[in-house]
Amino acid sequence: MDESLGNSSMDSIEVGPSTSPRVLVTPRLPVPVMLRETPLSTKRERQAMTPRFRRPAPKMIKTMPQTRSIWSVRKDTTPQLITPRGPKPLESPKYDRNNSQTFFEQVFQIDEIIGRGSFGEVFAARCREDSHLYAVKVSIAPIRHHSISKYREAESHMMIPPHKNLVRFYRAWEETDRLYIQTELCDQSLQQYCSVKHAIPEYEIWNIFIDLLQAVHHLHSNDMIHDDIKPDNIFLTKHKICKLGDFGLVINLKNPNDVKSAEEGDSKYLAPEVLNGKPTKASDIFSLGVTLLEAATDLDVPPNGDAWHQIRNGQIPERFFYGISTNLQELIKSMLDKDPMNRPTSWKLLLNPLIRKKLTKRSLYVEWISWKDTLATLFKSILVWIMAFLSVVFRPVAWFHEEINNRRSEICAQFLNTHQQHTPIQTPETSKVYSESLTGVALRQSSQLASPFDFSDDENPPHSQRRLFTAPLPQRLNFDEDDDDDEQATCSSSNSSAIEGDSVSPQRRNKTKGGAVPVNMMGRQGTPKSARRLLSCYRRRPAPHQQNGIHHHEGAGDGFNNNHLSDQERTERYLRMRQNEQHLDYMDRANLIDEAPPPMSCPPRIRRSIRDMPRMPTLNFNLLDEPKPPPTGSNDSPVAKMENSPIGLRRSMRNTPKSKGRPRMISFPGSSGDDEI
Ligand SMILES: Nc1ncnc2c1ncn2[C@@H]1O[C@H](COP(=O)(O)OP(=O)(O)OP(=O)(O)O)[C@@H](O)[C@H]1O
Ligand SMILES: [Mg+2]
Repeated sequence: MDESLGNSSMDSIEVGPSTSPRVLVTPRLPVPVMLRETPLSTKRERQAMTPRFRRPAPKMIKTMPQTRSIWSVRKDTTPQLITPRGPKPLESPKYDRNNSQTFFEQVFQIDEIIGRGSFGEVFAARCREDSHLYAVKVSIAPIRHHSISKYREAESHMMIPPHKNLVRFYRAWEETDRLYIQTELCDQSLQQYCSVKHAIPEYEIWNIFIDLLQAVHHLHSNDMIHDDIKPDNIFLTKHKICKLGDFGLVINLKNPNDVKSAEEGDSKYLAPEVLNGKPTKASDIFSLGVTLLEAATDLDVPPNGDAWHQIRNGQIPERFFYGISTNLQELIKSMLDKDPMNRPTSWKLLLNPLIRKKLTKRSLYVEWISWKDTLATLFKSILVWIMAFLSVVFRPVAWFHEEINNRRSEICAQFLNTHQQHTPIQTPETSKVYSESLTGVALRQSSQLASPFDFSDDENPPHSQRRLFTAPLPQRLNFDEDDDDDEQATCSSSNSSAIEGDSVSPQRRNKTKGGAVPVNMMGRQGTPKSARRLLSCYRRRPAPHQQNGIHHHEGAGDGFNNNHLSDQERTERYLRMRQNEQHLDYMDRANLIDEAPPPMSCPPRIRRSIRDMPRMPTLNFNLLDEPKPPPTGSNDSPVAKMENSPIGLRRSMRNTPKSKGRPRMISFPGSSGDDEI
């Protein structure tokens, strides 16, 4: 702008030499200098300029039902598989012709819709035939049957020989005037990746470059032009391997029809010469160059206008290349040359020493990834086979183990049911051993003994030789110990020392009334813990006639010195006791008295059932003997009586409200023990 004009005032000024005639020039108003908009910007800059909040678009009012969706399509034709030799009926073991659903609905399980293009909707769907995920592209518009190019995309895709950097084609079919193309499913498109990441590191750009260069070279060497190379049509796998896809505009140079009907690709990536001519291999290189420029610089590629020309004229500001190596810059710029003849071919690019070096590395990586995937699949299937084999081999072992457990539980339950249903653990009346002792039946010898605690049957074959008892069982029990804890814990582990036979400590032996020696027990190692505990109540005091040289104490509280009785009397006593027991059982039905817990080694189910079972209080066997004179200094008060009574009965009197102040074991009908406590 003229400086003099810019500084002019509103008045007329004289211009020219003072000697020449004066010319009056009307002064002009100063032109406002506007900030010139930068034609090129990065996507991040554009995002920053774009206001975040936008008024939401007005709601669309539908005046007629939507007909575009594939779900509204009615099945009225059989699916036709598209092959290079023409369509043929599509078959699948998962497809039922008589079913009203389409082939796609029957054979695929649709996961989600992953993209929408100008041509169709793309679904991620799991094929029921092989359980793999695929991308299925379904055309939006019905196929025009008269059109020559109605299957063009599918046919072009199927004609391209497979390549590791091209999206793989599986099959295409037509049904209800829609075209379905089943392809390999990728993770995301390059467009999505760039718009999220913005600044992609240079080594990744090199990887993308090399992958795409191989894909383009593969197409070009097969005399094909992609014609639509852009980030939208480039896909990334989960291992970041680039694959070129969307072959809707592919031109087969060998097919004159294709060349004739060639269309322009996306204007953003279009080579300038294509505006006035036909796409060529060089135009593909140009599109690839713009794609790489966009990925490397985060450039917001213009679709038209000055900026569009600026790129084609090679006027890209240097600031966009900040941080990018010169090698990469030069390569990209060479691909964007305005003159197609000056652009390098794919072959020439592959011969570049730098690219060759990187290509070798990249190929190794891609090979490794494909091997890794194959090996992972192989290992998975091997693992499945090993698991199947192990389950077959170890099933009998597991079954055997389970059987042992079941058997053990059964024995335990059976034993506890028989011995604890009516009688508490402390009462030996129901014990076969005790009844035998009362009725005078000779004790079985150790070799013949079929003890209720003998668990050495088929449950545990290695212990089959073991027996609980090697010495005869005691005839009578000592229930008159004042040691509350001791009695309480008939099932506690503290008593288990008593069955240790010879290993019992001298102190313990002295503590036992009458200095009784515990029965010599053997094979306790093979006995279940529960049985060992139960046993402890049966072997407290050995029978005097079995303990040579050791006399049983006949002091107060021991009510079982019945050696003077005849067998007949013993039997009668025993029967009386049973009668009394039944009577008490009846009385106790309403009173749930907490006794010692069942053995811990029982299965929890059984323990629970035992715990909830009504129990009978401990019997006082003193009552079987002759009534003793009350100890000197004692009175007849109920408290004193209770103090003198055995522990089990004391507890039952304490715990049972009904029995308070009332003796539990009142009388034996017709027995000598009908005296009250
Ligand atoms: N194989 C695939 N794996 C993952 N996503 C895919 C795949 N094919 C297509 N897509 C997604 O679907 C979108 C549209 O797919 P595609 O480009 O094939 O449709 P189109 O109708 O040809 O669109 P356009 O004409 O705009 O290129 C893609 O941008 C991509 O996000
Ligand atoms: Mg596309």
